[in-house]
Amino acid sequence: MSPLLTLAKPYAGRLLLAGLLAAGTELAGLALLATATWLLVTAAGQPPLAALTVAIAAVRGFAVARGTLRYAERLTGHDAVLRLLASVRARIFAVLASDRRNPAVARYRTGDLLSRVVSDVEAVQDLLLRVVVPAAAAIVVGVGVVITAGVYAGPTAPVVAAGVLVAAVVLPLLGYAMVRRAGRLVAPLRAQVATEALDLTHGAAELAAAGATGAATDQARRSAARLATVESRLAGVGSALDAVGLLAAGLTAAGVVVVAGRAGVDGVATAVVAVAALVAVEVCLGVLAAARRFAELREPLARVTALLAGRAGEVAEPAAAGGVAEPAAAAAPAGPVSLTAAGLAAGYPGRAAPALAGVDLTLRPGSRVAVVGPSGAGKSTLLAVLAGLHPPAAGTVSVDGVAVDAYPVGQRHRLVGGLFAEAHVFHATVRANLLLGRPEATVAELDRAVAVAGLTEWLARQPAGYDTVVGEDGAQLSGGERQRLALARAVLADPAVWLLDEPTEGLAPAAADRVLAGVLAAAGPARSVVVVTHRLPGLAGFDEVLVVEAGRVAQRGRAADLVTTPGWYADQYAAQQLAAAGYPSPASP
Ligand SMILES: Nc1ncnc2c1ncn2[C@@H]1O[C@H](COP(=O)(O)OP(=O)(O)OP(=O)(O)O)[C@@H](O)[C@H]1O
Repeated sequence: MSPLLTLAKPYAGRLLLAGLLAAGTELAGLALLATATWLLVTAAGQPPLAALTVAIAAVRGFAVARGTLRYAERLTGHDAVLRLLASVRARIFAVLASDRRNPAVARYRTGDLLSRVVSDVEAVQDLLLRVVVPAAAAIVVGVGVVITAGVYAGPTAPVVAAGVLVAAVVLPLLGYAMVRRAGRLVAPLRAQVATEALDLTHGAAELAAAGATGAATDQARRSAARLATVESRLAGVGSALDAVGLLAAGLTAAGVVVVAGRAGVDGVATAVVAVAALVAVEVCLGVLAAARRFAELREPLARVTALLAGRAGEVAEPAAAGGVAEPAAAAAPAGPVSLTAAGLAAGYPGRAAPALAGVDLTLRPGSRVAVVGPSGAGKSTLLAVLAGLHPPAAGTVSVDGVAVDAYPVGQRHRLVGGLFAEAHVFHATVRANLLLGRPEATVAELDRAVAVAGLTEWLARQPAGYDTVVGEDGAQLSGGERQRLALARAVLADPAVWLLDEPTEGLAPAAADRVLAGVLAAAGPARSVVVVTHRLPGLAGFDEVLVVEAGRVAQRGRAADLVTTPGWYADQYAAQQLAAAGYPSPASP
């Protein structure tokens, strides 16, 4: 929790004030009821009106104070918390943008990134406004009433203390344990229901085609029913705890009356302490609600803390003294660069065999390298490692002799970038999707990138042109159009080293060759280009072709030599030539 505390430090004063105001509100409410009780009981004895005027004024004063204090507390608390949230969000954004290798960040690189981070950050708001402030106020009130009871009706103090203890300690501990247990039971069920719902909607066409819609719907219904049963059982236990809390409040008040009666405490004091005890225990039940909420918040808070502990310092502020030493940031070279990868290895969690092992590669300005190989060989992994999107298990990637990591995060995309597997197309306009790589690009540069990617005709057909919204994940585009839009974005970004993962996927062979030739021409002599491709004809102009099989470079050389060397390349080349000539081929890419 320490990074959170560090961020909260500037707002500690406001938060403390909010806590005091919350306690003041509860105390004013309590004093209101206690004074009103005193007034009623005393008035029953028909004293002169003058004896009651102070109490009557006090009742009005406490009523007004309660409302005013509540307003001030909400204002101060929300002001502090919203300011803190802004800092937390800025820091988390910086971590996400800067530190793809942090395991806590890597977990977030999935489709639910946005919703997960947004709801996790809200947990910080809830922690302060719904846990810390109300719990602190409740405890102040509880302790205050026990002390007051001790002063004005001594023998009743232990009874009030017992009620407060049950409401502020025993029940919250039970509530906390219950919610933790519920979380362990419910979370996997909820995840299952969510996955099945998603499968039913996203996979509706496939399920219908396979005649499996009925079975999948039944399964989802069964999971939802199981979840509902578990949730209603847990809700029952929760309501029982609430009932016990209310019972404790009533019993405390009754206990006060009995004990005070036996000890001969004055009737007015008894009534006032009994009502005060009733209210104090009810206020202390706020700790039960806070404990439940805290139990729910623990996991999101742990995720936020893990994220905040990332390397945000790299971009947000200088690394704190005593923190992990970052390599000194070298200024990224502006012109052509050489990239060297040595002994690269990489793997994935839960996969025993390495996805990549012992890969060496040198790219000079103007180099053209193709990476080919069977499906699942590790080609995309190689590109992801070169781009710093996937952490290498071993080996180094350096640009102009300096480890890529040593360049400032904000400049790395200018050095190495491109088009990666399953490139995401954002639910935004074509223009916004393209400008992502280079926000300052001119319309002429946009036009050029679109032309290189072979999208000009498609764009001309869109009535809104660059303002066409492409739909969620490019849903309003065909697979080939989506790929070309992502390619145009990569071309526009124009890093020093272009890494392109199947840039012409989804295109007919002739169009694929044309687009690839255009891309290579656009890269020019200053840029080096690495292309992952399944199309072997058309690689004659490349300086080097790497044949990757099972994570290792099985063959490398110029395409003309590989064609005549026995191996995967020669076999595959022959198969593709036959297929192009119209002969069916048993080999698959
Ligand atoms: N996120 C992941 N988690 C676990 N294993 C993965 C993951 N991504 C890839 N792999 C595995 O790593 C190996 C290499 O995958 P990679 O995507 O690099 O292959 P590829 O040569 O690009 O394949 P393709 O040509 O089909 O795109 C494969 O066996 C794949 O199953």
